[in-house]
Amino acid sequence: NFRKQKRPPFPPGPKPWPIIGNSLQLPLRKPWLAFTEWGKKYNSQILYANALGQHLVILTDVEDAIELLEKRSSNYSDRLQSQFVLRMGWTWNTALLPYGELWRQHRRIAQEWYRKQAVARHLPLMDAHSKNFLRTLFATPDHFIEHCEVFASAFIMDLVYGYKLKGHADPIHSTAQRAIAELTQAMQPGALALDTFPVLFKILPWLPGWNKFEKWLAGCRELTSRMRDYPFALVEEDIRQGVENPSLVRDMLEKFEANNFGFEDNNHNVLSGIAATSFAGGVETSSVTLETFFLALATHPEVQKKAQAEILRVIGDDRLPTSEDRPSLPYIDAIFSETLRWQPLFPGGIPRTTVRDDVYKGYFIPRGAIVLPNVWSMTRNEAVYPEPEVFRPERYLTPDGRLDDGLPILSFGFGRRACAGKHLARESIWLVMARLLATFSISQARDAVTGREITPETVEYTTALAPHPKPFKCRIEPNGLATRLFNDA
Ligand code: HEM
Repeated sequence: NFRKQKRPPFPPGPKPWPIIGNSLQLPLRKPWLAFTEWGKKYNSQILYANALGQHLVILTDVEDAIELLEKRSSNYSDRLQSQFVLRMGWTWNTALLPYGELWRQHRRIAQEWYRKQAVARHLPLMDAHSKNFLRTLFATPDHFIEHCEVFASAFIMDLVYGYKLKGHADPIHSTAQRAIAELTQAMQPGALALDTFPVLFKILPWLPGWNKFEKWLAGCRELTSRMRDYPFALVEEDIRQGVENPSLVRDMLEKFEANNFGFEDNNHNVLSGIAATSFAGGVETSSVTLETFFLALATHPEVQKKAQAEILRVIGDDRLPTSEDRPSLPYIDAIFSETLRWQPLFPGGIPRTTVRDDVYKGYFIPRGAIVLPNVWSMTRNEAVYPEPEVFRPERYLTPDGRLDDGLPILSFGFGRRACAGKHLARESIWLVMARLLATFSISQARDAVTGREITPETVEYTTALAPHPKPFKCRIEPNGLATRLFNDA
């Protein structure tokens, strides 16, 4: 027990103030940028800060993230239980559950649905939804951001619940979008300050304005429970009515019926939880990846040309690429990886907490510490990714043009709690990317306000946990194949 002996030092970091520690030095906006600077300033890959007694350990190098979050994952797979987020109703989100039996039950279903071998079963739906995406893009190219959102949402809703989304205004889509927007706001460091002082939840109710806050929390709870329960109830209703409508939830309900799956009376909660987490975790992530892809294509014509030449060489110009073509189109896979590196989805990582005290590289990492894999610094490591701000898919190819599987996709996280949907995400987004490249050409447009051409520097990303690009324009022109396929649609 390190606490009883003289313990090793904490990792380097800014000098703490008495009592408040580093609270005032912790960056509130885009903390991943400041932590990257701290790494240089304190000349250390592992950093430490303390906010009113809450230990914070920041990992800026991929080797340390793999060593701790993967190899020592029994100690580094827990999540902070934020009172604030729980009071918003997010009690069922797989990604936020404590590391324990309930999480294991969720993960077991996720594995059954989304492990690599299972994803092949979902190819027909990917095929249909990616074609729908192209069709809507052909009809209204200026609304490409909305089409990315609707594609991601419609595909997952169909797969998980057999629900046919009715466009952007569909209440299921908008309810979920609102619930998720509130969550990503709430997971900002400033808002989480409430968790640093749990006592505030006892004091604040005495203050004016608290009622308003309580009302807002109740509204969030209403949104999150509607998001989880409404589509689930539709599946149950279909089964009752004898309506044939295949989906992952229905499939699992039938399995429960046949052999109770070992979760006893908890079955339904686990199932509705992982089903709604698929939506909460899969929609915004997939659509933001596609939006960034549009930005990358519009501002890197040489990448687009090379990708289109690959498609032309391998499959010609008279049909759409399919998932079977994926092994012969490695450059498109490299574009997928580079998109997630260039603008990582969770640049500051999703915080973990430790279960026990640990010592690593001579530093003390206490029990209950928040551990942040600072993906931004890892993707900016010039030794691995020279000129890291440049969008260059070739980083992910071997010199003879094959996909280099030695480079991990850091945006999916690490170890046992890494993204459970990563194979599904990769396969479905790859298909949209390949098909978009086969049917449209994307180029720079002028900003409506400034009149200047859009560049990566002028498109700002929001500061949320999962930043997304602020609306931008690009020129989207169909080619002959798109016109043949969609002209009469
Ligand atoms: C580009 C798309 C996606 C990205 C970048 C992404 C990223 C992430 C990250 C960073 C985590 C936390 C990992 C960690 O703590 O180490 C996570 C967790 C998770 N993701 Fe994804 N995700 C994506 C798409 C999806 C999709 C499509 C699904 C399901 C349909 C999904 C389901 C989940 C689930 C269930 C978890 C919780 C895992 C757990 O706590 O055990 N994700 N994702």
